[in-house]
Amino acid sequence: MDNQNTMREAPQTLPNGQDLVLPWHLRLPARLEQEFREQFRDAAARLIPAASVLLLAVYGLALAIEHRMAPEVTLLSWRPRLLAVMATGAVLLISRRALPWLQPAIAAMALIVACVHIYLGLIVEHPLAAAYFYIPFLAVLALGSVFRVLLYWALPISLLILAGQAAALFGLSSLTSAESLIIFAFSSCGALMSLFGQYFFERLQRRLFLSDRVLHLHRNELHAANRTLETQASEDGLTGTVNRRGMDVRLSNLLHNMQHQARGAPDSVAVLLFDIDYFKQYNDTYGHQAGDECLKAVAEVPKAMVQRATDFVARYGGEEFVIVLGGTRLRDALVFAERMRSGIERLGIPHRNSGSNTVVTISIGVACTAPGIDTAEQLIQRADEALYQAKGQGRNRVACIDEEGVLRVLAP
Ligand SMILES: Nc1nc2c(ncn2[C@@H]2O[C@H](COP(=O)(O)OP(=O)(O)OP(=O)(O)O)[C@@H](O)[C@H]2O)c(=O)[nH]1
Repeated sequence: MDNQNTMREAPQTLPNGQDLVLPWHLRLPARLEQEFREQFRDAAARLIPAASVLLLAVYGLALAIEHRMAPEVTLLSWRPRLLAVMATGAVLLISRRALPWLQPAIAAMALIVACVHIYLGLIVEHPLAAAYFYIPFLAVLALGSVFRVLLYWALPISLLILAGQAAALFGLSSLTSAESLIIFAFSSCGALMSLFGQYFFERLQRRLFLSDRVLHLHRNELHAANRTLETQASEDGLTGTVNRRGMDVRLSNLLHNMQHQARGAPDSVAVLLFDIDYFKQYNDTYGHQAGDECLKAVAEVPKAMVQRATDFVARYGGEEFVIVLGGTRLRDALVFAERMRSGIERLGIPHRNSGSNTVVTISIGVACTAPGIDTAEQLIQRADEALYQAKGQGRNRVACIDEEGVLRVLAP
């Protein structure tokens, strides 16, 4: 039975992008489609200058050969051909600057090149003229496989070119209909094969794009989950202060950075350890729930006082809290401690069984880094000794051990 359940509850795998269904027309939801097009266009833009130069070089070579074989044809055809050269040159020019216009510009270039050669095929009366009718096919081929134009541009332009070529071939009197049919069959089959290949290439590109997006989403989700876990693992659930584990890590890091003079690290660290006076009696008088509320209210006072990124309040355990102040000398730490003590007293949380006051109060022990006192344990130990003295001398007061190790208890 157990076995059956285990089989039914097969581990769920995360979608990896390959599982996403791509429609036959390849179109993605609007925002993704836009992003894909931009990514595809930017990737294609990198090879377009080289492709344009290659095209111009091949074209120049073909012209040179033609000129050698039949100079009278070149003489007749150079003007319209200049237009084709200019269109290719324009693509080369804008390929680095006007990215949004690049794809339509290439489509227009292919159309111009094809039209120029269809026109030449119609007007040039020479056996070589039949070769011009293969250029539209080459234009279609170049659109998809050399210039990497998106299918949405390449398909309509290619069909337009093939239609123009068919109209010209079958309306031409100098070619027999069999010759026209052969030329058209060759070039249209070639063009269709090119479009077919392009369709699957673009399908693959779109799948890769989706996989990449899904991976990206998973990565972001994992990062967010990690951040939440990290926060939860180092936060005290009741008071929202840093917990003991988090305090150990943060205080050790701060002291390590201080000792190694890391960039932005403080040159001294003060530790304030405080404890609520007669908290056992508070719990006994008002109940544990009220005790929890009291802990929360008390913790809010130092939380509102710490400002710097290095400073933090931690729950050291039970009703004991630690405040870590980076870049703070003993004198300033004592001022902070006294403000905190009086701030908590001013909260006015009634405590009728306190031995020191009618409201909730705290006692604080303060210690600061000094020569030979630079580990978390040493600092906490000093602050604890001072706290013990503050308790012993009547509670609701601040005590410290200074750099020389001398104990001082301040009157409230
Ligand atoms: N409500 C509540 N009480 C807690 C919590 N953690 C510790 N305590 C109580 O805090 C009290 C601490 O008592 P003691 O260590 O005797 O100290 P105290 O009564 O404050 O006396 P002094 O510190 O000497 O002034 C105990 O009764 C604990 O049960 C907590 O999360 N919630």
